[in-house]
Amino acid sequence: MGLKINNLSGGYAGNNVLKNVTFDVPDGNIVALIGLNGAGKSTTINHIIGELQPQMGTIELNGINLVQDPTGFKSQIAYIPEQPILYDELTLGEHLHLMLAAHNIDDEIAWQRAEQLLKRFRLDDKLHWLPVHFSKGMRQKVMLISAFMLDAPLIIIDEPFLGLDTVAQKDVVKLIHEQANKGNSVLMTTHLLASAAEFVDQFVVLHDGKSRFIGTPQALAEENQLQLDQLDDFFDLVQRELADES
Ligand SMILES: Nc1ncnc2c1ncn2[C@@H]1O[C@H](COP(=O)(O)OP(=O)(O)OP(=O)(O)O)[C@@H](O)[C@H]1O
Repeated sequence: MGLKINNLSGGYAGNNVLKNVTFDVPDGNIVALIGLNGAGKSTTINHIIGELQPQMGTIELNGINLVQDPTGFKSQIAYIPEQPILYDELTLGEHLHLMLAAHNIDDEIAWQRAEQLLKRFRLDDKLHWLPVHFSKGMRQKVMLISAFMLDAPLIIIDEPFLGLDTVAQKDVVKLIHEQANKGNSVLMTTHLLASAAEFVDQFVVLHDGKSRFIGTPQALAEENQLQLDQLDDFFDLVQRELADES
C-alpha cells in the first residue's frame, strides 16, 4: 500500500502553503519531491511526520491514518532531516541505542544492521565519539545510520546527498535501492534532478504549494523536451516560464 496523500491542504498558522496536494509512494517505490525554494517540500514533509496539522485531506501509511492513529503512523517512519540533529552529550553508540529505544526496537538484527552501516560509512571504530568530534559529513552519516538501521516501511530523506563525499553519495543510493527492494517506500527531496533521475521511480513537482507534475523522470524530461541527463535545467525552464507570465 505505502504512503497515500490525498487532497492535502495545510501549512503554518496564518500561512496556508499546500493546496490539494495528492500523491502516493507505493510499497517499494522511490519518489523524489522536487520544486524551487519555497515550493512546499519541507512543509509537505512536516505534515507527513506529524509536525503540522492538515486543514484538509488525509495522510495514510499502509492503511493507518495519521490523524486517527498518530503513534501507529509515526512508528512506521524513519526520517532524516536536512540538518543533522544530534545531542552534544551522547556518543555515536548512545545515539543509535536511543533511536532504537525510541522506536521500541530491541533486537539483535537491528543492531547487526547498525554495525553493517557503521562499517559501510567507516564509523565502526568511532562508537565512543561525541558529536563535537564529527565533521559535517560524519554528522549526516550518523543520521543516515540511525534511520536506515530501523528498516522502516517509509523512509523520508530531506536532501540525501547534502554534505556527503561522492563515495558516501553512492552508498546512500545503494541503501535507498536496498530499502525499495525490500518493499519499503522511500520519499526524498532533492535539487539534483539529473542524479536523482538515475534511481527514482517518480518525481512529484511542487510549485507554489500545488503538485504540478507527477511521473517518471523520463516523462518529466519528455514533457520539457530535455534529455534525462539535462534535467538539472528543468528549473531554469520553470523560472523562465514564470518570468514570461509576469
Ligand atoms: N515556520 C514557518 N512559518 C510560516 N511560513 C513558513 C514556515 N516555514 C516555511 N514557510 C513558508 O512556506 C512556504 C513553503 O516553504 P517550504 O520550506 O515548504 O519550501 P521548500 O520547498 O522546502 O523550500 P527549500 O527548497 O528552500 O527548502 C514558503 O513560502 C515559506 O515562506
